[in-house]
Amino acid sequence: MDMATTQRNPGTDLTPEWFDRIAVNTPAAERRASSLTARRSLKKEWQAAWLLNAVRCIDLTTLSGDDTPDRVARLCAKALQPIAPEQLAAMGVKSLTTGAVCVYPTMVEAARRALAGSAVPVASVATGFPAGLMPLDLRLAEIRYARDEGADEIDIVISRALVLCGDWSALYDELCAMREACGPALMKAILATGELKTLTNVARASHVAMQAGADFIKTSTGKEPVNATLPVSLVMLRAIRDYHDRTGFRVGFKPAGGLKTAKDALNWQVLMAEELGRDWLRPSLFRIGASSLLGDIERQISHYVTGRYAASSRLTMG
Ligand SMILES: O=C[C@H](O)COP(=O)(O)O
Repeated sequence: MDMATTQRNPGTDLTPEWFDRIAVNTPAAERRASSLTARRSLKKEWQAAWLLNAVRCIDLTTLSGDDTPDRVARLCAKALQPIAPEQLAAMGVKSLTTGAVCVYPTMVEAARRALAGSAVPVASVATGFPAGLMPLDLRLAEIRYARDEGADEIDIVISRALVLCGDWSALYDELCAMREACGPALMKAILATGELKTLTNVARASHVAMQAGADFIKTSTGKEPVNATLPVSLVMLRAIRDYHDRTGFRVGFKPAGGLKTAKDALNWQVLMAEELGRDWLRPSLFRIGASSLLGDIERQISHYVTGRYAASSRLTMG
């Protein structure tokens, strides 16, 4: 399996004057994002392979107030076998799991038990998810709790207020403290982009999160009124590219929230491939956070297996 990043993002010093020069041209970003539709870029016979790749990059998620250990155990069973074995066999694929499961901190232990013996990581949200409106010491304590329960990855939420007030130094300091609290666990920084008002804020928050050592930047909690969108994702991917150019370090990207269809899974992968290259399309650098995406992908895969493309084509991403 392509394991989660083993080398953690070391981060860099905060360079506030540099932020003042970051400015996103919103209409241009929107135009570019809308021109990248999967319909234009992906041939029908390649789509099954792209969908299987999406499955291996899913952070299969349950983040509901009525979660129970039993529900989490069922989610984990699905993570271990997201596509029926006979369908995988028909496509010549031996085994497939999702990228991770993502749960609340009190459900980490149940997930750990259900995934024991597998390589599927457990991701836990923390820091007062989804709003993050708790004192910093409590947010850090929640990260440590999730780690002690056995989380391999921690999805933290940033303080939107610090972005909206332009207090980048305070945001950087908080995120550095969170990075430290994560210890060896992967840190994914949720920007909650639907609450950041402008794409320029999204770009700046992306840079601060990466400079503070985030291993992934993630769009949304799934609880904001506006969650992952293609223009926001484009801006975050370009920030990731800039960070890579400046530091040589590859930060991962996790679109999350409201992604429900196979078409979404294709569109976001096309965007990734166009902006960062296909090499980024693997679980150590790309995750899709989703609670209800898998069902539609399963349906499309089953059409593929029983349809004309499976008989006529080798499974390939083109
Ligand atoms: O991080 C994952 C998101 O919370 C999932 O959002 P969703 O339930 O809209 O798929």
